[in-house]
Amino acid sequence: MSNIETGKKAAAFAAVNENIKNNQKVGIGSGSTVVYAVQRLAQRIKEENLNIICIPTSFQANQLIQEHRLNLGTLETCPILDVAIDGADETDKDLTCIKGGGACLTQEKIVASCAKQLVIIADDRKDSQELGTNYKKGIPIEVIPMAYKPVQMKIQDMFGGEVILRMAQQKAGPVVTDNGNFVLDWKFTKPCDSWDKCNTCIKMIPGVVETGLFINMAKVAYFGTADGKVNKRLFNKLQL
Ligand SMILES: O=C(CO)[C@H](O)[C@H](O)COP(=O)(O)O
Repeated sequence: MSNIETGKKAAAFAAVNENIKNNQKVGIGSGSTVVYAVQRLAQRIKEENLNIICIPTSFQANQLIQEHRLNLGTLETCPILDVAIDGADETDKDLTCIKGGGACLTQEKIVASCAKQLVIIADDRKDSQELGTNYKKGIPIEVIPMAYKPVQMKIQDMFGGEVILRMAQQKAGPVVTDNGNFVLDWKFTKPCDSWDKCNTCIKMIPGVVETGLFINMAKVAYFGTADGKVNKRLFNKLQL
């Protein structure tokens, strides 16, 4: 296993060990780190005979839940979740996260918003003081397809930087999300003084569905290192 995978696995296992209790409803995030979390969750459910309902944030998460034969729920049947466990592309000192590298940001944010706590799991490359330090792909923004061009232009005009339509790797054309939308990646040139204000401005643009900025949402983050150790960081910003 590579150093990075060792870090992801250590973070995911620690998060599941410390945050999952019997009879919980658990949001299951998306991405490669969450795969380890579901593995550990399945082990614990079997060994400890836990009763857990899992609510997916994507097609991938839905498949993971089913592959491990876990109880699958929806927000319709379980609108309030005890915890959501998810990866991140980058987090800053306040645990503000960039998410959506896997284009699942909208469902991830909906599920996280329904959870009493959002637990972030990642390898320690994702642990930055400031967004944009280590992750250079920008902030994902899910848009209604017909609006992608005007949204692209408006964000560039308002905030500068470059806004790129995310293209698919194995298909000619753009990435299409689980909701049938496109994804723009905003490569900002300098971090915003207030990500909160910036997020609100972007969300006001007609055609924007959601942004990959997760602000004041994560309560704790687990960062795994290459030697399998885990650094845990708690959300400690004053809630206004
Ligand atoms: O937001 C996400 C998907 O939309 C992922 O959680 C994020 O991209 C991190 O993925 P990985 O665990 O593969 O590094």
